[in-house]
Amino acid sequence: MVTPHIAAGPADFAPRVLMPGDPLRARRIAQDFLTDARQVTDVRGILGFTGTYRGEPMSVMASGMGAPSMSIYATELFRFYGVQRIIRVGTAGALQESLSLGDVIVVSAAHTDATAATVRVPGVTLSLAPSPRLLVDALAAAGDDAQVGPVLSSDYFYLDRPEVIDRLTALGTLAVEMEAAGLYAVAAAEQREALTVLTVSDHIRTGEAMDAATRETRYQRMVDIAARALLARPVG
Ligand SMILES: O=P(O)(O)O[C@H]1O[C@H](CO)[C@@H](O)[C@H]1O
Ligand SMILES: O=c1cc[nH]c(=O)[nH]1
Repeated sequence: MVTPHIAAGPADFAPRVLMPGDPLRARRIAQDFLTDARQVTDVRGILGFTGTYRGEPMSVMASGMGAPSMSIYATELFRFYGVQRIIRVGTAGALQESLSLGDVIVVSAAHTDATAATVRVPGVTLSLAPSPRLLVDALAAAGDDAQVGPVLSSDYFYLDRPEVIDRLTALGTLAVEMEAAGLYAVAAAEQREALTVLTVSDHIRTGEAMDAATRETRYQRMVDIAARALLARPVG
């Protein structure tokens, strides 16, 4: 089986997939977390790997950046490769003072300025939310080690909108990132399960930021929570 964007055999992906934005983070996660990981696709440099985690098949594949890229890869994995469950493991810019660099967020809802919430049902703005069971399983895996709440999935990394950020912060939005809404919309359309778990890499209020190398490597707690949530229930 080959789709326009994934060159892998029909059985090359596990039903459970961890999905960072960054292909290099995908390779590091595969090396650090999976046993006997092998690369299964590299089209456009978007790397995918399959191995086992705690004895169960598991894959890691990058989504690239932004809702359009995430939508392509999540759709192809769900529709053509038998994937049942995807957890995005990404980085985010924190909005709330209660968050510090390195903190983990479990994303219970995704506000968005993208079309993901409005394009599928004319006249209706969809609520973009994770699979309730995956959310429960991730919170159980996280214990007190994560905050849970809504984020903004934005189409823009560089867009100065202080009034928008202020209003979202006042509404309790925890952070800004770019793919959770796209993933949740595709999972709903394909009737599959999805969740997003994030690590705070920047603080929008204080200006603190991890460098690129730290963003690529500081994912241990987030991936541990996500991998355990992926395994918590049988698939299919
Ligand atoms: O670190 P990842 O998972 O790519 O996530 C965040 O980082 C990218 C922007 O630098 C966007 O993809 C955003 O969502
Ligand atoms: O500020 C940030 C940090 C990570 N990802 C984003 O989209 N924004």
